[in-house]
Amino acid sequence: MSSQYSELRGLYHLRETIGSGGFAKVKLAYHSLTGEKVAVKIMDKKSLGEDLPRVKTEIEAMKALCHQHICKMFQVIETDERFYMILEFFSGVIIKYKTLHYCPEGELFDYIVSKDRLQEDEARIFFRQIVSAIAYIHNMGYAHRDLKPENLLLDEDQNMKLIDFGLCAKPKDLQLSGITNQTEIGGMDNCLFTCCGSPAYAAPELISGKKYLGSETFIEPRKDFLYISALPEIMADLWSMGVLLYALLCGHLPFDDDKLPQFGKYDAPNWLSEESKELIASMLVIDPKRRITVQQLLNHPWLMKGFNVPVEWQSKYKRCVDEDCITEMSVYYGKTKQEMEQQITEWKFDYLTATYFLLLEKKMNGRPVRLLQKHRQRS
Ligand SMILES: CN(C)C[C@H]1CC[C@H](N2C(=O)NCc3cnc4ccc(-c5cc(Cl)c(O)c(Cl)c5)cc4c32)CC1
Repeated sequence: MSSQYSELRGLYHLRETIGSGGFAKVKLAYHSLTGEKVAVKIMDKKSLGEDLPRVKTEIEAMKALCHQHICKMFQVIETDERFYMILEFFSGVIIKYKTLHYCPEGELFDYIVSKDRLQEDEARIFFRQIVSAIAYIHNMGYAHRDLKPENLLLDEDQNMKLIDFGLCAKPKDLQLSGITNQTEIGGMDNCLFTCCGSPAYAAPELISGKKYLGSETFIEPRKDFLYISALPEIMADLWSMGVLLYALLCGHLPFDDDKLPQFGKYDAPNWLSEESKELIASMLVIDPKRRITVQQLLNHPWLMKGFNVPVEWQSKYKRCVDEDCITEMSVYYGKTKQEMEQQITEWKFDYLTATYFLLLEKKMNGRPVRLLQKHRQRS
């Protein structure tokens, strides 16, 4: 590997590029101390241009969002020229017709859709996981704004993982700072219109070019979560989820060049169940104020069918640290367990944070909780 990624030397062994999109390149790499695979998202500051502030929002979002259906970020490295985001890697296998398909690069989720549609009970499993992730990020005050099959990967246990928060917004900050009390999202209006995700999945209010009122749907600051569910960016995610569910169940998209989202007209295949049609219709509502909220989806009859319990949206990650990992790292770094725990729980998203999370991944996958090479040996 040329010296151009010298900041990673000794920390990660970079391998091939597994994908690129926009101004980011994603490479496979191995974490040197655990041997665990990671995905490294590399963003060049020069080519980011005025999009640089968006990367800061993306990085802050990835630090804050810790959930079983959201790609985990382990470390951030910033140099004068680049940002490196060290991310959870997914080997991406899909059960299809009871055989395993390894998906090479590219969008695993698209593979499912392009090959065939999913049966309702299969689609329900995936869609419950998508609703879980979106309910969590909305509760954390974020909107993803680029929900599409390419940004939903499968891990080796066929669990859905949401990726790419490059277009996410934190509308709650705007709302709390009163910006959204103006007639348009102050400072966000051009961003919203210019950087909404892919047109096929984008809500009509985002692509119609109309300014929409941020505070029209005044939100009663309640104690329970999702009091912000009525913010425009938040509601745009619900539209995209309707497009996603349609794609899962039908194997193609509801809108294309001659069926534009703004008019909300799409063909619901007659073989779709009435319940599926109703659920999709409740998300593909033109008026964002009349669109279903993610809170209403949590215990929606269609999502409960066969499960009889609402979607669990809270994060399953525990905040307390794992004893075995602390012990191994304290021995490795020659510190007491207290010192090690103290340093790790600062969650700086430095190499220590990455080593801790990846050691925990090893433990979760039944591999020995061991760090590979001795610190003193220079590779
Ligand atoms: C914008 N799209 C086109 C870019 C492609 C780039 C390659 C990706 N990819 C595969 O295609 N197959 C294998 C594969 C395995 N593990 C991955 C782990 C994380 C990410 C990831 C996570 C975040 Cl948070 C993020 O922002 C980005 Cl860009 C990528 C991608 C992975 C991946 C899919 C999306």
